[in-house]
Amino acid sequence: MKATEVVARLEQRFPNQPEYIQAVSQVLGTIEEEYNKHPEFDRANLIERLCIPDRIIQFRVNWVDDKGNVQTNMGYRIQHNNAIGPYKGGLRFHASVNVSILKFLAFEQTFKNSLTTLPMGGAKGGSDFSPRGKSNAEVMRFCQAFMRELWNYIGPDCDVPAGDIGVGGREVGYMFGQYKALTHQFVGILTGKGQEFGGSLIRPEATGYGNVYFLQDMLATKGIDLKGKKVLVSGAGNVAQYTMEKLLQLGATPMTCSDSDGYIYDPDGIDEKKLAYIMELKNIERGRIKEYVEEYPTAKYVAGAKPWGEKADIATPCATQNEIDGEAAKTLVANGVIAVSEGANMPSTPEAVKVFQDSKILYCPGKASNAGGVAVSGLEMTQNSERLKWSREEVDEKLHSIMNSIHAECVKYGTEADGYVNYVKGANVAGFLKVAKAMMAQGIV
Ligand SMILES: NC(=O)C1=CN([C@@H]2O[C@H](COP(=O)(O)OP(=O)(O)OC[C@H]3O[C@@H](n4cnc5c(N)ncnc54)[C@H](O)[C@@H]3O)[C@@H](O)[C@H]2O)C=CC1
Ligand SMILES: O=C(O)CCC(=O)C(=O)O
Repeated sequence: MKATEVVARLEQRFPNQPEYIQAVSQVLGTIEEEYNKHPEFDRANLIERLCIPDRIIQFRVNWVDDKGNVQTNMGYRIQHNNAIGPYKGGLRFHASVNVSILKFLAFEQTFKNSLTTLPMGGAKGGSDFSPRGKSNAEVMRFCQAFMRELWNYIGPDCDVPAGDIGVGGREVGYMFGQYKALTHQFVGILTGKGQEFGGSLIRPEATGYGNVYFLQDMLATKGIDLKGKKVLVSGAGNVAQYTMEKLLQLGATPMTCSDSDGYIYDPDGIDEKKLAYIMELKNIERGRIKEYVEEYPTAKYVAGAKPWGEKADIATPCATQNEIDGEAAKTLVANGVIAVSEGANMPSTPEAVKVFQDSKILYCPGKASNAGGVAVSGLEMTQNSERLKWSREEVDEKLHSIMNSIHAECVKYGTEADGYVNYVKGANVAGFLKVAKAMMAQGIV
């Protein structure tokens, strides 16, 4: 297998899907050597079967807004690969959603889920509907309409969606309610559910907490303590909030956070009280991050920019894909950043990744460092099947141990001759091998 040739063929078959091609070429470039040690993989054309999703479900969603107008949006579910378990992955509701973005996310999810050690295949879905600026009643009607189209393609042993950008506990609740109304079944068809109806403790916190556990493990390879470090965080949603919470618990200081309009920098650091304000602002009032500086005037708000030019020790992008480009990466390195841990999916462009790796700083791709969210989703599925609920401590301990094991796999497969850990290669090879072996064992299906 020659990675560049496979990517060129995919680009020709699937034109105008830049995010999908970006994700595939990043993975293939790093697994090529391992893949070619197994001639049986090539005989089974494993690479194309791994890169092209099993199926794409696409539908129109009709819903009625508060003014009585009928609105239409597009809905999708990409079932990428179920070699090691039922399809699993989030739903994204955002105006930018398209097939390319969901294909990249579903592809990445397959490797991520493999890394978690749990039996979950990869999927992703969503809609170009954006909850921002919509009333609760509109969000409910949209979620119900979305589930009316999706319900027949999912199930607890078939495909279990969850949240992602624009889909949190509120949206999951409305979709769960509609599934139940349509099927008369109370089953674990979604994760990230409310605590009262089958949700796992720690699922809301899991992606952010896992991101920081992974960061701690990376720093430990260099004997560095997280305590006392200043951290640039982007995003102000689920992943950013709980990344900040865990950073604070472990003695580090978040200095920034952002939304799609701009970022805030707080020279005194974002402490627990300020984080509680951000959570209230974003989760309850659904306001904009610029309001932070009205409450805390010593902070500054920078409109239309990202926080990567500010000085700190560590950066953790927790908003969206391609939010750190090559220039921003150079600035981070020049400013002395020692580690970058990705809370978001593919937030660094290929140029940025090269800058991080060439300067030999600690850098980990999201499929490893943000795997804690889907890992606890897997634990939620287990609890639903057992009809049990585990304690906070039990779930957190399992999450921590899964993140440790993902880190160990990255070190095992990613350590280079000079001792530098290439976490991109480590995560891709470890994730790939398990899926590949399962696909080989199951024949050409
Ligand atoms: N929620 C989860 O459990 C997981 C989420 N992720 C990834 O983490 C990232 C954030 O997701 P969540 O926190 O769940 O979503 P969210 O909807 O709770 O928050 C997203 C945040 O990113 C900001 N954002 C969105 N689009 C942006 C853009 N184009 N430019 C700048 N900022 C933008 C939003 O303003 C918001 O602050 C995404 O890349 C997602 O795929 C990864 C693993 C699990
Ligand atoms: O919890 C899940 O099933 C999915 C989380 C997710 O969307 C992700 O890991 O990117």
